Amino acid sequence: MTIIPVSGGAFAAYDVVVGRGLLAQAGAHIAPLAKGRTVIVTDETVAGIHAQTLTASLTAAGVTSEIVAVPAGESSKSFAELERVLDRLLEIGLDRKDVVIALGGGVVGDLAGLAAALFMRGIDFVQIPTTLLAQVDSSVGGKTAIDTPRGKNLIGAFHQPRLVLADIDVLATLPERQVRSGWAEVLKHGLICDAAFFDWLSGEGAAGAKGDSAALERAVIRSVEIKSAVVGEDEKEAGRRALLNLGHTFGHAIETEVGFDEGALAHGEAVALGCCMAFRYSAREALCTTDDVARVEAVVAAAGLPTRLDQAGSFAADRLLALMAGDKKAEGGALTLILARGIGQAFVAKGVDAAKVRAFLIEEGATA
Ligand SMILES: NC(=O)c1ccc[n+]([C@@H]2O[C@H](COP(=O)([O-])OP(=O)(O)OC[C@H]3O[C@@H](n4cnc5c(N)ncnc54)[C@H](O)[C@@H]3O)[C@@H](O)[C@H]2O)c1
Ligand SMILES: O=C(O)C(=O)C[C@@H](O)[C@H](O)[C@H](O)COP(=O)(O)O
Ligand SMILES: [Zn+2]
Repeated sequence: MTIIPVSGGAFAAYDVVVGRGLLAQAGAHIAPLAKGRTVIVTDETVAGIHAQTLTASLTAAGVTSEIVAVPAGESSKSFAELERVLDRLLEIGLDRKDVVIALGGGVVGDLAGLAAALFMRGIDFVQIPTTLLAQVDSSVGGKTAIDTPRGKNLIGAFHQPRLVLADIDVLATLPERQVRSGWAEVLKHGLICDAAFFDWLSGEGAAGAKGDSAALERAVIRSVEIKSAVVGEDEKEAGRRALLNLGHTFGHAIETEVGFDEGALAHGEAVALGCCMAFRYSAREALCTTDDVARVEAVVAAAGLPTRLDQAGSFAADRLLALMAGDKKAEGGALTLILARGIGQAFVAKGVDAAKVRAFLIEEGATA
């Protein structure tokens, strides 16, 4: 078992526990936090596979629980599902001493986290991430949100969990496509600030993208170390945290344009493509080399992830540009991109020229 603390001056410190068999021991970890009841927010798929292990473990530890399940998939990050979850919490009669447990992927974590942030102006919540993406990224750092047709995560709150339990064993039931999707955020962490980690991910560690459990565990631990250090320094993205958005300015625009239906572009797929685009844009601006770009594309493609815009669909440059201008990092309508001077050397670029980005999008295959 590895424990990675997440701490910063601005919020109560908490632990990310990474290990095996943790779901069956969750009750013992959660009991000290749960003075009253717990509500497990999950999705219908995860409920059928993993909820019973969790409820049995909570019961054994003397913690009562109820389950609220939402449909699986990105479309549950909506006002409608948020309202439904909050209404169920009210109906169950939760109070401020009670705890919400998010059992699932990033969709459940973002939705349940936002519900916990809003319920009676904020109650505690625990993250039990069951996808690779949620273990390496979304369960850590306190970003919670829903989507709207106008863009990803535009309605949300910063609300840190009290505890994160990342059980590597639950990844055994994850569909291969979802393993690959989570792998994109792992690659992103290497690309941002750890070239040695990226080297490992491109060699021995690449087995993780195919589900190798030992490689996955190492990838989860290193990713959480990287993310927790950034979040500890800059909880609310006043500066350095924006680096974690590498690939997301392009990626979120593409994801929104494709739509949030189950089976459409997965978040990690959009991020993988967005990282390749950010590196290509960086090379276009002579910030990094074309060798860097070729390496990033090769590693992303080897993981079975998209590298080119046409793999995600057909897009109009102006539509993507408008969505990018609505990104949360934009300032006064001016674009902010995360660019790179090389692998492991990402930086925040503010006031990026929209005309250049438009020309780049057309080069990438978007229509004028
Ligand atoms: N808050 C953050 O910091 C942050 C970071 C990254 C991504 N995100 C968000 O996370 C979301 C994507 O999360 P995701 O990729 O986990 O998708 P997801 O939550 O939709 O899960 C993917 C699919 O896997 C299924 N699943 C989950 N765990 C399973 C398991 N152990 N076995 C079998 N099936 C399982 C789910 O039912 C779902 O169908 C996006 O909305 C993205 O914006 C948030
Ligand atoms: O934690 C962060 O900060 C991130 O940017 C991590 C991203 O992988 C994640 O997708 C996040 O939800 C994006 O945040 P947003 O502020 O761009 O919506
Ligand atoms: Zn992401």
